[in-house]
Amino acid sequence: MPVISTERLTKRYPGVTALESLSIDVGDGVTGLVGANGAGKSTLIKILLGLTGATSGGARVLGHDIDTEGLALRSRVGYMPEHDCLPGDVSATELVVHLARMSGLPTSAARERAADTLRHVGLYEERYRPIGGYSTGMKQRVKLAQALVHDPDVVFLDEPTNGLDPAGRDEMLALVRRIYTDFGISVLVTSHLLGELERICDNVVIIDGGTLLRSSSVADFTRSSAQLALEVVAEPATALAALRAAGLEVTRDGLLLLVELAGDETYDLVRDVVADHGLGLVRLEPRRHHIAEVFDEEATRVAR
Ligand SMILES: Nc1ncnc2c1ncn2[C@@H]1O[C@H](COP(=O)(O)OP(=O)(O)OP(=O)(O)O)[C@@H](O)[C@H]1O
Repeated sequence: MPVISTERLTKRYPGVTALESLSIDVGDGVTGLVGANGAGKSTLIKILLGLTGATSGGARVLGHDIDTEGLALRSRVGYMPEHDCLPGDVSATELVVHLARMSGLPTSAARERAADTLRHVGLYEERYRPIGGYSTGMKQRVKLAQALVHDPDVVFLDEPTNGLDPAGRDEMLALVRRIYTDFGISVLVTSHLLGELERICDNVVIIDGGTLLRSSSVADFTRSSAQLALEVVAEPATALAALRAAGLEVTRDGLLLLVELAGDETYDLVRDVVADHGLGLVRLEPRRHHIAEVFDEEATRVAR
């Protein structure tokens, strides 16, 4: 059973279509929901949580219908909102214990779970300080802790790396990955930065202007766009011409020549061209596209 499935989900605000007939299936693991600002990521999460209704279409989360089983669904889901929404005058412990109790945990279990979760997100030492004095990174961790405290089956994390410096981003991304690897909790995580999701996700769903551009595993995404990176001693322009004359599809990226990989025979053809023209092989290796490049190409194609 998919963790999330949507069926022709559409959401219109006055003058804006935030989602347009979006049909996706999201399985176990860490799934990245990627799109530029305004692509519809937050809207999708809010609809899945029942915080706002869809204009048409439907969706299920963990098999629960969003229209008729909202309570059951929300009891199994954790949510980390995008914007700063934390009270400044209470400590992380007070807030997370409170939210754990709101989720139905008895007081002692709520305290225990809150302490465990705050330790897990790296906030154990500072847990009794008022949140108002926390850095952005610490506040993001509080938001993450409250999403996890009731031991959900899936969490929706809306831009968890927002506002963080590069080191903070890396730490947050590692934490997000561990939610699944350590606890088996599936994750739907949004970002407009494709490169960072590529590092931690099993699957990616890419939306643009509320429509689905692509949904696939990260491995499939990058495999399907494999190229060979070639570096030679000769002038790249000379090598480019020779490779193209041999019928290969080649582009240039600085000193590198990127040859579209049609199959194993591409290796042989490149080797022969390099040898026949005395180009002097420096290196020849498979190069994987980053998702961002594929996304850019697909977005350009859609825009045309
Ligand atoms: N309550 C609302 N009323 C009117 N328009 C809205 C509302 N919420 C979102 N929108 C519009 O719907 C579109 C999608 O917004 P959404 O917040 O879902 O995008 P997003 O991908 O999460 O982007 P961001 O990362 O900037 O939040 C945008 O054009 C936005 O302006």
